[in-house]
Amino acid sequence: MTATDNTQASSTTVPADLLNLLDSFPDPKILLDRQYRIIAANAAYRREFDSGQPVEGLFCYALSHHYDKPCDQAGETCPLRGAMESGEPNRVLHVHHTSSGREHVEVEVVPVKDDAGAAIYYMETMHSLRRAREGNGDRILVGYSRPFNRMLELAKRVAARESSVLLLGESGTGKELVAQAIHDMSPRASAPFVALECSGLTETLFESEMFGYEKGAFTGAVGSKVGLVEAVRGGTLFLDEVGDIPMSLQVKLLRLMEAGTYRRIGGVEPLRADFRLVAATHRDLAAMVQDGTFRQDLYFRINVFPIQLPPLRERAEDIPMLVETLLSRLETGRRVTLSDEAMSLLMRHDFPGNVRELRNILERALIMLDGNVIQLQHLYLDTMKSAKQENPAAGSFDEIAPLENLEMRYLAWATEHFQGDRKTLAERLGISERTLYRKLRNFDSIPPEIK
Ligand SMILES: Nc1ncnc2c1ncn2[C@@H]1O[C@H](COP(=O)(O)OP(=O)(O)OP(=O)(O)O)[C@@H](O)[C@H]1O
Repeated sequence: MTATDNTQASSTTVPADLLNLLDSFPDPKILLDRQYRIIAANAAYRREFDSGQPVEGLFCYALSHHYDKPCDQAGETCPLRGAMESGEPNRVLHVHHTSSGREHVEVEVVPVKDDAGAAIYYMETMHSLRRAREGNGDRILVGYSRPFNRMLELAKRVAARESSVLLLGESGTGKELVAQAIHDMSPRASAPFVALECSGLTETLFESEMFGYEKGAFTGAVGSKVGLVEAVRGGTLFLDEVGDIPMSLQVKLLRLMEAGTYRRIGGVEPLRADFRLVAATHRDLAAMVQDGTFRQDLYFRINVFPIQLPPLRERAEDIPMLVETLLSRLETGRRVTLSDEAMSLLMRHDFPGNVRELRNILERALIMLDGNVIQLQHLYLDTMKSAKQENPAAGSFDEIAPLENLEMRYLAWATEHFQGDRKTLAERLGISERTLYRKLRNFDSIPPEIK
């Protein structure tokens, strides 16, 4: 079979041996010129990404991003531009439009040089992250916004290494899910992922959980117990809320990290630890080091590769997709959607509790829902505290909403913010106290605590 049988090339003449080489790789690869034009694609590429149309002759930015200009001119990092400028390989994580929809794809561009060392083509290799996250639907990370993608790129990069990772972010941003994804994408993926929630652990509990114990090690130790460090052997140990570990325990963790050995409580034999550490916290560990509440040596030990998880309010464009995913996780039997007004309210909420809060809001809505469309009145938002700090009746409007809904939102805001009693509020609203009562009672979407 000739090279052109296997690899489709554009009219640009690419040497047959290069096309053969391209086709021999098991990974999806395309060949690009300096004008961002695809000049060849290998068989693996067609197997994985093919939409039935030849890609040769298309611009990579048009195909993968639906842009009309190169990625670097559209505010993205462009690995082709990076490789052209440096003459070196360049790797990024991009969100691509593929035949399976939008996907996170790791893209690496390598210059192909002639005998004189000048780059003549650029070879792009693509790895879809889809494969790394197949298996358990509940563990799939949803998000295509730039802040989320940047975070995922760091996670993907560090996954392949042994370095300790510190995940920083507000509660509910998905730190445990990202820790799990790092494990799934790492060479340790076939070994266990073990998580320990560190807040509230006493010294004894921490030690027995982490290191296990021998029979008779203390009163009540009727049998021996395998600790997490032993159970995780070869895998990834996730220490959640590592900032909550008291000083007395921090030294034990440090010793384990430094020596790489430990003993079961009551045991004499030193055992070898073999795990990769991923820790997470919502606290400012650097400030804790300054205050003297977190050991500096432990801080440096775990803070090798910090990754900041963006709060949901900084990636509002991910909300519709998260809503869809979370609803399908919560409600497997029927297909539930959100009305436009309900979605727009969520998009304006600032989610102090992040994705977990969104999940709770949807779970509550499903309890109240009789049909299949979640409306404004099904959304019990803490909102009424956050996004609703502003007076909903005074803001600028970008949608036509039923007056009844507006009245409901205004009353919710007024009830929460008015300092006086119900009688005075009714007077100020120009209605009788009884009418106010009736309206509030009718609006089951107003949280009970502010009725
Ligand atoms: N990007 C995401 N895609 C899908 N689900 C997500 C995402 N981020 C978080 N979740 C979901 O939100 C919930 C909270 O996530 P997780 O427990 O990982 O957050 P966390 O940052 O570890 O929270 P905490 O700091 O309170 O422990 C989980 O149900 C998780 O499945």
